[in-house]
Amino acid sequence: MMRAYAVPAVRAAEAAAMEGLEEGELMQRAARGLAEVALTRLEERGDRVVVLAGSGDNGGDALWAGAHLATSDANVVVVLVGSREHTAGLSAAREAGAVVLEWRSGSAADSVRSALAEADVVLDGIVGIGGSPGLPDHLRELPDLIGDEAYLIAVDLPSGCDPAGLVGADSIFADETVTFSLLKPCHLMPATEPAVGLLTVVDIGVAEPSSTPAVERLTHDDVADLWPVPGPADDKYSRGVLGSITGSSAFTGAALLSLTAAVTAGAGMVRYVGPDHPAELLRAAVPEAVFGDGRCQAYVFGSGWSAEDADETQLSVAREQLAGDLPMVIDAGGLDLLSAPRSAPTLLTPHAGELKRLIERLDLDEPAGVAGAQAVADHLSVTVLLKGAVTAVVSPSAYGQPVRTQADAPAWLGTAGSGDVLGGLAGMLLAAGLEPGVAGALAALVHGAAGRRANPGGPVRALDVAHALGPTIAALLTARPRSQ
Ligand SMILES: NC(=O)C1=CN([C@@H]2O[C@H](COP(=O)(O)OP(=O)(O)OC[C@H]3O[C@@H](n4cnc5c(N)ncnc54)[C@H](OP(=O)(O)O)[C@@H]3O)[C@@H](O)[C@H]2O)[C@@H](O)CC1
Ligand SMILES: Nc1ncnc2c1ncn2[C@@H]1O[C@H](COP(=O)(O)OP(=O)(O)O)[C@@H](O)[C@H]1O
Repeated sequence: MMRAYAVPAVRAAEAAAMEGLEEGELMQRAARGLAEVALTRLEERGDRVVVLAGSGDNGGDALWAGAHLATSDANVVVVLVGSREHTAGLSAAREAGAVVLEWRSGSAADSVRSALAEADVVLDGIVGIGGSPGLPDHLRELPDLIGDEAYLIAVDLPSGCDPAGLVGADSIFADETVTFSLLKPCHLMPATEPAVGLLTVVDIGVAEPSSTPAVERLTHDDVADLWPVPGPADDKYSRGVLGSITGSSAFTGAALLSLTAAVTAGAGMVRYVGPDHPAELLRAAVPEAVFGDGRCQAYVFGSGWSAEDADETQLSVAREQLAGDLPMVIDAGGLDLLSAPRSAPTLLTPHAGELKRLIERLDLDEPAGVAGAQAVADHLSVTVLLKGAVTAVVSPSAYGQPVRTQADAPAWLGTAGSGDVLGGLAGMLLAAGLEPGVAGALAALVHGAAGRRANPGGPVRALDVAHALGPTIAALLTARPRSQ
């Protein structure tokens, strides 16, 4: 499990760690760890380092690391970009032989340009967790001056990223981010994670807070502990029956993908509710399915379905179940039917466009992203799984749960029908009794892993992803057995 903590919790944990240490010791540890990483990256690249140093302690980390690198014979140029500088760090860098230039005055602009164009490694110490989102006007040009060959290491976080990870803004895009002991939300959130690159954690002795993290991410090692593995006393009913109200005459395949995913992922049983056309196809392609409504433990509703040309039976079963108390995954067209809070466990699975439509229809204030998903979650008392390269699962604030994010999928998974597979998979997990937050995160992880397994390194079709679920789950369960 990866956990990221909000800035106030990080600062409190750092303050606690500092008690009993000499002043500046944490920064020294951070700078030494950072310099070690930079030295390793320099090995294959050269010896020219540019340190971009801002006003705060993030600049201090970078300056002290620059001093270590200069002592280790790297050719270090420090570029001061803030309104002030970390005095001790700057003196150390100077004494170690670094050349110091100032960007803020503009007088050394040409020297800065050539240093950045020729750099082998650049340390981005402009701003860290003390920053507001975006780069100020006078620094916007800097990222473009960095040569294509340079390896860009962000100190703690890429400058300009919203530390909370909620706002996407102009920022440095790093090849690698070196952070210290604790992850911050921006490392794991959809709006900011793309700027982070490879994430390296240097332990500087700050203990993990006991408070709830802001963001959590499941890793492959977590699957065995969470997956509903049947025991000897289980049967198809106790394992969970999923009702699928998906597909339509126009979108026949959605039903096939949803049911195939649920069956392949290990549903005890699947019932299909829908018109003849998908049903005929399903009788041949998913012989395990049972047709017509009946007793279920959960429903998946809406993939490949639209309210405009709805099948009457689907519509009435969906309405009845929406008003009922069984867990539900609500996907795609099904989202149009939900206007009031549900008290039963509910997982909505919109992509960004569907979320936008939902927010507009519900007349909520937040425009989009995780904040938008949170507004919907709070308004409807549901969990929202917002699909994307980084998928976020957001539960109502009252639950006090962290945002869960997963980034397991190759971009090849952005293919038609892939979301229908995810819906069937998540529905199967709800039918097995998992709560929506865990079910959503686990489904996103397994869906992404199956996307890789279906055709490693290349394109995938959604049906192959659905077929890959079984072997993917087996591999995850046997890679690390359940902990006692
Ligand atoms: N505490 C500890 O124990 C440890 C802390 N550590 C390190 O300290 C870092 C936090 O340091 P911090 O608190 O000094 O804040 P930090 O991010 O350096 O700068 C804030 C200043 O930047 C400016 N600024 C603001 N927004 C900006 C923007 N968008 N773009 C550009 N500039 C912007 C603004 O200054 P201004 O320009 O207004 O003068 C503001 O005052 C943390 O990330 C980690 O690296 C490690 O050493 C481990 C131990
Ligand atoms: N760039 C990407 N990288 C990784 N996964 C992606 C990317 N784009 C989309 N996906 C995933 O692909 C799936 C697409 O779902 P969706 O848009 O609902 O497709 P459909 O409606 O055609 O089934 C989601 O699980 C999403 O997270």
